[in-house]
Amino acid sequence: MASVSAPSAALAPRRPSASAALLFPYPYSSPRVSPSPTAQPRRLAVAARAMPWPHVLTVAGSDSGAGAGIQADIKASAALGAYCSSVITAVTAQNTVGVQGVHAVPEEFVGEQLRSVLSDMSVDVVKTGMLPSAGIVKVLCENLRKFPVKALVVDPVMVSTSGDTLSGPSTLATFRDELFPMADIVTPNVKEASKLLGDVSLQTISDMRSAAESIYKLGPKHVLVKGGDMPDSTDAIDVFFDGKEFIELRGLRIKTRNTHGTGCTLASCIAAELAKGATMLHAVEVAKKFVESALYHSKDRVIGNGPQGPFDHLFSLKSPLHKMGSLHKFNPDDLFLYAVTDSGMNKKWGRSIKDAVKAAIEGGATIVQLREKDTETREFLEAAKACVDICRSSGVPLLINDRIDVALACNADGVHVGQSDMPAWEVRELLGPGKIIGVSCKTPAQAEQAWKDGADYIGSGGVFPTTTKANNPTLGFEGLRAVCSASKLPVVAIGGINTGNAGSVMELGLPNLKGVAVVSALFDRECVATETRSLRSILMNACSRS
Ligand SMILES: Cc1ncc(COP(=O)(O)OP(=O)(O)O)c(N)n1
Ligand SMILES: Cc1nc(C(=O)O)sc1CCOP(=O)(O)O
Ligand SMILES: [Mg+2]
Repeated sequence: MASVSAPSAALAPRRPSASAALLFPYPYSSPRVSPSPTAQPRRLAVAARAMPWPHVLTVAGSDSGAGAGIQADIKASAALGAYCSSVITAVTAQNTVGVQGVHAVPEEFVGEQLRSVLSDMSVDVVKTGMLPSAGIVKVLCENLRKFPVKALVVDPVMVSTSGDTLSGPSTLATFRDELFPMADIVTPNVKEASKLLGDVSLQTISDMRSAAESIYKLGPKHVLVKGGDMPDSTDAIDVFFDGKEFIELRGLRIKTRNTHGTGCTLASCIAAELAKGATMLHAVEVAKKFVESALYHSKDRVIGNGPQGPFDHLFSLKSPLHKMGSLHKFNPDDLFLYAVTDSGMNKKWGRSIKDAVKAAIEGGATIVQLREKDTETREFLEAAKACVDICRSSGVPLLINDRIDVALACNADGVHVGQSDMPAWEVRELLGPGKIIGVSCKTPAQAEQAWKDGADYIGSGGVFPTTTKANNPTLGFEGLRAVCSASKLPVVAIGGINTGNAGSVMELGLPNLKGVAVVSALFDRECVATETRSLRSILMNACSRS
């Protein structure tokens, strides 16, 4: 190698870091030694080894509306950080109304595309979508035997979400006999599972389990039967089977017309995660959360006049704050014993926020809110982070009062806001679908608005006079009854509640009333754990009586 004497400091060219040199080998390599033509390929090979790029190859049809098919696969893989090459099996003319035409690519040319990609590019995972003929399935299987990959994800696309046929019955047998035995996972929805098994009726979760087991017997290593289309289900429940264990994966059912391409997207996300090295179950869980988040973020978008629109795979570019992996399903029963901290009271009794929260959980609090009105932001955030850890390890949700910024920074489970705080719909925009949002409501109209704004629960009070919150109007039992009766959301009662009167609140048996929220009766006391324990036992007795 040519030796280069060091230039003086003033004249020294700025040297890039080693990793930059590998990424951009020509302009940034040593300016004094120009690479010989024969050196160039070696430098490129080094760069490729240093920066592996998880690679999914999708073998599927093109959707001119770009909501499903190849277009969805490329967007989904890219969103999860994988490179996606594409072998096109058919060109479809479709939009939000339905499929107007299908033009299958000749199987020889599908074979040529497969050879081009598989012989040159290092593909980790192959994902299949629309395979319009038995001949194309056979060509694919031949190429997979010739060019083995880490994993094969098969989305057995047969009928589009609009009800149009995309693979005929002749293809079914080839799916079952040739493709499934090579697959690491097959991901039918209930309609596809039924077709694969000779039109069996699938109505219940137990039917989905039986279907998963029967499809497993056709040879794939894992099966995911997707229950999104099951009638009368409030959750989107999928059944995963690995040959030994059935796992029910529950997700939020997002109300939207924009569901075109969910199947393609889910399978591509599984493929992308596998390409990145995930285990199968983890890949499926990430994929499900991704689809849920994408549907949520696109639920009100409008493209086209038909009944089923596409959704936005690249939502995270616009809403980077939403932590996709932290979807938390709110359980209204968590409102039973709601402990709300108070910085003044903690200071008075010489305890940290963290110790106060620990003690409340020890005594049986079922949800905690940090209501720190006069703690400095930095100190509050530090304490909130510690409380998140404590609450997570006990399975108790932790909410932050008023401060959306602190809730985001500490990744709390949600926030509680009042009528003069940020409106709940704006909070929802910022926090995304997976966080809990509570809103204080003193009237039925406010309760109605909280529901429209996407809140999860309402806090209603003051049931009794309180000194904890200045100038707080007292609603009494009748005011609370009016709000509870009108509310479409679960309610927690607040204001002046203590061990002496909590029983009488719960014994009212009001509709939607799930529990009580308490500040001073827990935290303006010497022993927080003892007070919480007594209150819990009073609430339990009251509930067993009413
Ligand atoms: C559970 C619960 N309910 C009501 C409130 C009051 O919230 P808000 O009206 O915003 O008043 P402040 O707590 O911010 O003073 C609450 N915090 N929690
Ligand atoms: C924070 C708060 N909100 C109220 C409402 O009516 O919305 S009453 C209240 C204070 C509750 O404290 P304590 O349990 O000490 O009475
Ligand atoms: Mg507030």
